[in-house]
Amino acid sequence: MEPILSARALNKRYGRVTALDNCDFDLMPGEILAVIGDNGAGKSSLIKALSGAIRPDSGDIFLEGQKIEFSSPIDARLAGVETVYQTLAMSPALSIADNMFMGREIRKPGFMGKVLRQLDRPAMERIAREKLSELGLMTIQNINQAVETLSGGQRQGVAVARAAAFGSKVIILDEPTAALGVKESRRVLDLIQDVRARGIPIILISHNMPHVFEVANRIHVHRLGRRLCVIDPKDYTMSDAVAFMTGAKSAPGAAMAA
Ligand SMILES: Nc1ncnc2c1ncn2[C@@H]1O[C@H](COP(=O)(O)OP(=O)(O)OP(=O)(O)O)[C@@H](O)[C@H]1O
Repeated sequence: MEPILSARALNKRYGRVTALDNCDFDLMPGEILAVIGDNGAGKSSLIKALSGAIRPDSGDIFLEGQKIEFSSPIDARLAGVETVYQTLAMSPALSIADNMFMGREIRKPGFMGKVLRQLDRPAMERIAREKLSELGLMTIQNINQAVETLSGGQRQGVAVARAAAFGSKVIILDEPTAALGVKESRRVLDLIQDVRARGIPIILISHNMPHVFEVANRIHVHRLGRRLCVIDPKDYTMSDAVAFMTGAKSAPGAAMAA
């Protein structure tokens, strides 16, 4: 099986800091791949490079086997790589429907839409409602509710639904449960599994080992700017993973990084 998204020998430096050091990456079709690593290991830099938010100094990225160079996150999004950041790119004062369609608004047909640029609100609301129901998120009563009035879990839900709704090939979730309570985390983890079940592979960056071990099919362990190893959570314990990540234990099949 070919990876759906992969990277070879990515390098990224910030002055004297090496954020990515010959980093490789592979996401396989239909999997949840967790990316774990200590603070400052370079996880965000990797995700930013894969999602068009930064340009690596060197190295190659491939989507479905084709070499790609994203010049912006919008570019990546158009190609089917959706990223839901820790700090959600949502407009709190806008409604759920407006947020779901941000940057992809549906215009009214004909003159009203094409020339006067009027939005087709009923269509956007109908589609937003459908997408949220499909993902079991319709505990949200009112699609016109402002996002700022939603709970943290519901906001994550809307962001994931937005990503899942637009034919994404890959969804990247950066610490989706970091700010959430137990119940809300549960819903988001269920949602992640639902999205995977629909065939969309997910990259999950998380410091939460129980969450990682619960949902991930494979775990990419990142250390000192590169992929140290990839492990199957069925074969290792959480303490093994943390030991690999911090360098306390040498990684399977890899020389221990200095
Ligand atoms: N814009 C920047 N300017 C300068 N240094 C940066 C910048 N972005 C990242 N770095 C540095 O690059 C290294 C990798 O950072 P990165 O944010 O990718 O790590 P991380 O694994 O995501 O960390 P965390 O888990 O703490 O979010 C760090 O040493 C960081 O200080």
